[in-house]
Amino acid sequence: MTEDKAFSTVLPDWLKLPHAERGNRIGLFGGSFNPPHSGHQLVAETAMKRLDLDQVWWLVSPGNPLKDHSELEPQEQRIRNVERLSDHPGMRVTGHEAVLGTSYTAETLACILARRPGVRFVWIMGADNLASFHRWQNWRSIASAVPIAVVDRPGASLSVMSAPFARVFARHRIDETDAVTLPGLKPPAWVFLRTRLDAASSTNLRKLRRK
Ligand SMILES: Nc1ncnc2c1ncn2[C@@H]1O[C@H](COP(=O)(O)OP(=O)(O)OP(=O)(O)O)[C@@H](O)[C@H]1O
Ligand SMILES: O=C(O)c1ccc[n+]([C@@H]2O[C@H](COP(=O)([O-])O)[C@@H](O)[C@H]2O)c1
Repeated sequence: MTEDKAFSTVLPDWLKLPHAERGNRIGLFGGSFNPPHSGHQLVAETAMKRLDLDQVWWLVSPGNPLKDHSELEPQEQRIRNVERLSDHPGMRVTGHEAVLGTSYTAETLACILARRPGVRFVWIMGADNLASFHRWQNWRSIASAVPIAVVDRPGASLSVMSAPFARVFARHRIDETDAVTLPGLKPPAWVFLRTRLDAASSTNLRKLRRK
């Protein structure tokens, strides 16, 4: 029995790794999504359109290694919320990192790339995450594993070009007019996508809920 078949017999759908064909162009959008909001939708849809992706996989994290988890909703609940928000062809939602036993992106990517050979994956993130990307475990290896698309976010636009990541990988940045080529490029390669801005944030939504 293949590893995928063995997994599919025991795992609930929300923990499975989505299906992909060789040659597919797939965006990996990791996040806490605690809760998900319109800013996340904008990021996923912008990447889908501008990079001409076949699918975007929302990787709902068991818990960001750099964040406090005291207010973190259970992963399955966050997945159900993302499913309601991302009800659009091509969007897939999974908590597969819980199966892999990691929240570290470098480890997640190594597993996904090994299990889905021949797929053109791109890592997607908001501009605020780029500013702290050099604090992620093995961040240079992440940039060497998959191309990266950074989507603009209010308050973070100016920090993008001065981020340690942007400086180290300056010569690997492509112009956003060439964004559609990103999934086919050999990493490191990255693009900064300017778009309509959306100020939504999970922190604000959690604050509003407490009122
Ligand atoms: N409004 C937004 N515009 C652009 N990118 C966003 C926006 N909100 C979140 N993102 C990006 O989406 C991904 C997941 O974000 P996350 O789930 O941490 O949401 P958040 O609103 O930043 O949460 P929190 O306020 O709890 O830190 C990250 O890459 C983040 O940069
Ligand atoms: O690998 C790391 O060290 C690392 C550090 C911080 C964040 N991440 C991942 O980045 C993604 C975005 O996290 P968040 O909480 O900003 O939505 C999510 O998939 C996290 O697991 C990963």
